[in-house]
Order: sequence, then C-alpha cells, then structure tokens
Amino acid sequence: MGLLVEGKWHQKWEDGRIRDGRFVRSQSQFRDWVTADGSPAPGRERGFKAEPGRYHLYVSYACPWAHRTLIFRVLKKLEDAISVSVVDYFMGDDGWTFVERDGATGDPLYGSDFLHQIYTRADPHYSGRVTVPVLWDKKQETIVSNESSEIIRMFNSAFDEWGDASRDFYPAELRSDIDRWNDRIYEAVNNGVYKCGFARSQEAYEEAFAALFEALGEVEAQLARSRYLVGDRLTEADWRLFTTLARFDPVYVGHFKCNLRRIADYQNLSNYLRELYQVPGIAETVNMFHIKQHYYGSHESVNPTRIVPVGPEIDYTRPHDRDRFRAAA
Ligand SMILES: N[C@@H](CCC(=O)N[C@@H](CS)C(=O)NCC(=O)O)C(=O)O
Repeated sequence: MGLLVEGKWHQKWEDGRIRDGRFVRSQSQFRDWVTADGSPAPGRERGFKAEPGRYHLYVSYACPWAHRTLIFRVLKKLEDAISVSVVDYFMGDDGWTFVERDGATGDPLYGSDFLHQIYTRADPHYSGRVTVPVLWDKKQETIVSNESSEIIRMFNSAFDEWGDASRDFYPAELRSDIDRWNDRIYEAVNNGVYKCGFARSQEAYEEAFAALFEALGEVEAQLARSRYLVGDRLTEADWRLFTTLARFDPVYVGHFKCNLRRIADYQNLSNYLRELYQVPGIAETVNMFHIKQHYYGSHESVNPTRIVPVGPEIDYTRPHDRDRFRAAA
C-alpha cells in the first residue's frame, strides 16, 4: 500500500501501521465541517456553507467507512444535493484509482487517474494516507473532510434545507447512549475486524478476536431487549454497526479470520442486519461484488493468490423478525 509524502506518491512504504504486531489506524487529517450557516466548527478556521450542488463525495463501495456516508446521503435524501463518484474496487500500488468498470464511475470532476491526485489538488504538500471517503468542495476546490464519522454528522443536520429534515439519527436526548455504543463498537467491531485481519502476531490476533466476539455478544444481548441499539429509535450507532455486519459473513469470517461465529448464527444480530438492509434505499448502497473483490483481491499479504471465494450464499432480503419489538414512529 502506498502513501503521499510531501505531495509525492510512494508506491511501497514500510507499513507504519503495525506496532508490536498490532494494527494501528492513522488519524484522518482533513477535519473541517460543512455547517448550515457556513461558520467554522469550534476550533477550526475554515468555514464551509451547506449549499446544494456544491459538495462531492468520493467513495469506495468496498469500504465500510465510506459506506456510512453513502447511507446517510440516502437516508437524508441528499442524492440531488450531493454528487458522488466511486473508485475502482482494486487497491494496489497506486492506491485507490479511477479505473471505470463494474459500477466504478471515474472522476467526473477532474478526470484524475488516482485518488491521491485529489489529495494533492487540495494540498500539494500533503503527507499521509490517501483514504476514502473524501468530502470535496467544488467551489473552493479543496477537501473539507476525510473522516466518515464527521461527514455523517454533517449530512445528518447541515443540509436539512434540501434533505429530509424530519429524520435525525443523532438526537440530542440520545447522544450519550449513541456515543457509548459508537465507542464500544468502533474499537472492538468496526476496527476490531481489521485488527484481527492485519495482526502480525498470534497474540495480537487472539486479543482482537476475543474483544470482537465479546462485543458482538453484548450487542446480541442488547438486541434481545430492544429493536435497536438505543431503544426503539434507529440511530447513527446502528448504521455505523451495519456496514461491518454486512461485510462480516462474506468477508471478515474468512479473509480476516473472524470465525468464532457468523452473523447468521446470532438470532438477533442476523435479523437486525436484514431489517437495516431492507430500509428503503439501503440495498442499493451495498455492492457485494466490490466488497468481495476489494478485500480478497487487494490485500496481498492476507490473500496472496487473490482468489475470491464464491460463497457464502447470502440473502439479506429474506424476512426478518424484528417487528416483534416496538419501533418509534
Ligand atoms: N477514519 C477514516 C478511515 C477511512 C479508511 O481507512 N479507509 C480505507 C478504506 S476501508 C482506505 O481508504 N485505506 C487506504 C489506505 O489506508 O491507504 C474514516 O472513517 O473515514
């Protein structure tokens, strides 16, 4: 995997993300916010005003973090306000590319070949990883944010003039519960599967594996009590969990060795996963072809033959049993 150093692309870089055999995710560097009135977020200097047609999302269908932003764009009905392009599923020595095939769209804004060109367009001296998602400002021609957890908060509230203002996935009265689940699930589940898959020592793998299945057990128990993580309201915490659950059986069980149990083996988690998948507009954001091709094909160190398994057979459109719980109107 490559990265940018002082604006120059390096195809191979000693993997600084492994410490002590453990996978350590780097921090996103573009951290500005789009706000309804354009004022900078607390502690930030640059302000970006919400306007329809001004912002563009660069995503990968494969990536669980980018997937969150696609989901919020749909849930908040922002398809007309925010444009999207999709990178190719294969990530090799050039990083994410704009090869156009199988639903990957190329770069309609600049005709770039590589995502790293978008980063250097924003900052010619950028040093760091070149990741999706990217929220791009067409007006100032720069990156607003490359941090999915913050992009979904912007989509949730900054664009309400053009989107669906009636849906709030981070309501003030539930924030402490949502944040608590987010922290728990980010560490052990969303990032936990990567810690299993990219571990370079048995000990690091087993540590991440134990934490992952302990957290999934907790979530399973919660979902035996309530329809969603935070009671009867579908919130941001559920959607952040969903992108990992959808990839779990087709990819993480095999590719990342997260194989104590499949999601299909958990009564509540598996039904909950199907319920979320069946929310209108969500199925179209899940591209299983990109997901499987990306992971099995790109991570040479994990899967040197790059052979993509044919199974498992999965049908997230099957009926679910979650109607046995109350859901908020
Ligand atoms: N913290 C970031 C993480 C994004 C991320 O790690 N994306 C991966 C794809 S799943 C990526 O683009 N990796 C490329 C690289 O690290 O070189 C977020 O949530 O937005």
